[in-house]
Amino acid sequence: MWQLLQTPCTQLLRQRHLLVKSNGYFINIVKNKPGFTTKHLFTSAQKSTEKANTFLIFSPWKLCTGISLGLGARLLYNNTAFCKANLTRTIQRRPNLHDDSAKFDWKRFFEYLLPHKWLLAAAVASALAVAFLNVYIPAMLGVIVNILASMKHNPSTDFIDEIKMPALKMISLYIGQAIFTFFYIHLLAQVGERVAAQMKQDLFVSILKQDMAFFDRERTGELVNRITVDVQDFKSSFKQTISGGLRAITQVVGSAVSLLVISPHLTGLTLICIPSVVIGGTFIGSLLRKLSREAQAQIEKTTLVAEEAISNMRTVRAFAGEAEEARAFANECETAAELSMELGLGVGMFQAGTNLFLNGMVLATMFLGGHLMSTGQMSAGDVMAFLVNAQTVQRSVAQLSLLFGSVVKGLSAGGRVFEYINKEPQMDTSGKKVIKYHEFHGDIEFKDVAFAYPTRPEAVVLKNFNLKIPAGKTVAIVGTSGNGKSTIAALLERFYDVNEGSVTIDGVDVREMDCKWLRGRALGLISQEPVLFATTVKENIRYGKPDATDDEFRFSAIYCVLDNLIYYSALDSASEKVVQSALEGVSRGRTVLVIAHRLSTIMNADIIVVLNKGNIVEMGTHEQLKKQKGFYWNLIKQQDQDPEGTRTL
Ligand SMILES: Nc1ncnc2c1ncn2[C@@H]1O[C@H](COP(=O)(O)OP(=O)(O)OP(=O)(O)O)[C@@H](O)[C@H]1O
Repeated sequence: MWQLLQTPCTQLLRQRHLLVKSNGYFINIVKNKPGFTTKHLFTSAQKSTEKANTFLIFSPWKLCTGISLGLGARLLYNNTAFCKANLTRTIQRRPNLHDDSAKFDWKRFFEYLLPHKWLLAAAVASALAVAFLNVYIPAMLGVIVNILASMKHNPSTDFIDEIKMPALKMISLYIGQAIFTFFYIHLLAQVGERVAAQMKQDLFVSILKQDMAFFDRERTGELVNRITVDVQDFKSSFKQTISGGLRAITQVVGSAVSLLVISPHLTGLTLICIPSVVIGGTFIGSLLRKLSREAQAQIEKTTLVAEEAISNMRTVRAFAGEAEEARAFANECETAAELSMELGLGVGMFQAGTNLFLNGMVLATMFLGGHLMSTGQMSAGDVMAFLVNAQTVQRSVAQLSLLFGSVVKGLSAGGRVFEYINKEPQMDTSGKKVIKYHEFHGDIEFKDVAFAYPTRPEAVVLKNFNLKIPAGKTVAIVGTSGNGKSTIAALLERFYDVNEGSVTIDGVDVREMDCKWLRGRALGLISQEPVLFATTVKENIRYGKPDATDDEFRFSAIYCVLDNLIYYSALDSASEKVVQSALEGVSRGRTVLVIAHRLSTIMNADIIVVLNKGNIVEMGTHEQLKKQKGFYWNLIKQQDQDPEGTRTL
């Protein structure tokens, strides 16, 4: 049997010396040489622990800094015992992160819109009004140009009299356009922001209620991206579709009618050109959108690398991995920059080509319009109105083709957001049982439990596991790393459901209990690595009981959340004092389950349970187990060699 439990293989290969634990008791040093693979290391380790059939390899820093459970769970999962040396970190992403397979939930979307229907209706009406005005303004401009042109031929007519009415109309059209523009942008921003804020909140609540297995599978960075980037993309696309889309369609239809009325001949010319613009634009636009998606995905990848390095800073520092992380980040950054530059090049060429084409159209229209004027078929005002209308059509069509990409992006971003908003946790949390305070004793029983983590169903952690923790007693579970101590606590907290058997408190299966009561009131958890939220110390201490009185708060600051009836602790120096206090009397009358890394803290426990590979191998008091001279005895011997107690198990 081989076990490599503490460190991912590739990281082991970077250490000069490795500490080897055989059956949890002896520590030897193996020298790492250039060119060694993990197989070489294992052979050396086996030679140095002749009789052992199980051993653990630690990188030396581990023994100094303690054990990082999070690191183990995440990285060990991706590294098998005999992986080859490979120092380049590849960023693994969920395969469906950027596929657009997540279905857009229209029903849910309309439910979000419903509370804002009047605001939305007003925004849509304003956008349409702007579009109508945009179609009407060129006609009015034509009238004014005609009056100006007529001045040359009839200088005797009163200019002010002639121009007054059209000018006033024109001014009111411009003012109307400005007012409606203000309204639709303002109202749409209100609807968009409110919908987005609600979606964000619902998404966050839905993520919070997911099973622990979900968090084992998903990466924090990707979840954060859904809450931030995807909601943002969806909101932008929604606003763009309503404002740009509606306006563009109305303008195309309205302006096309105006064009036909002004001059069917000139409209014919425009109609010949527009399809080529649309087809060319759509083709190039789709290429650019693809490039844009790739660039966006690459930027997210860059964020993931940074996020992982920063959140695992201790590991990075302990392995002197700063340079490698910087290199990995630089690689991703450079790829992102290259893609973005390519995109910039494409957009630049597209824009330049479009401008050239549109200006060519203006010249052609003026040329043909001039010809029609010379034959008396058109006036100068008509040519002017035609030009402005034609430009409105071209701009609107270009906007529609861009909008198409934005709609696709918005739908897929929205689909991903709705996928998680609608996601229901697998674990059945409908249990409502609560044990009344005066009936609560704290008898815990694990009965015939079998369990494997949902992300690693093939690796069975506990099998036929039976353990009784009597009420009011302190039970300490000891064992080397990876033997299932934390798993026992996780099952008691019902972070996961057992595959077989049951976990009961006072005879009630934890699956039937009200989860909020079980975790919030019945069980107290002091975790291996204390976590602080970005708030005051007081708020952090209050986290376990927000309604704690000031007296309780002061007391809790020393003894942790007093109201809870069962303590669990995976010990490190921060929580050691708390558990010592618990053992010395604060816990009197309460059941205490101690998951121990340091023997000094649990010697006074009523029952000590020694765990090996998920099985109970010894059980009894400190004195009894010492006499047996078995596993526990060896642990003590090991500790004797380490009087300062810095060594973890
Ligand atoms: N979230 C997880 N997903 C998959 N496997 C896990 C997870 N957490 C732990 N494991 C695996 O389950 C086994 C038991 O781990 P567990 O954390 O219970 O051991 P432990 O005795 O508490 O170790 P430590 O003292 O290091 O905390 C190990 O093989 C570990 O790799």
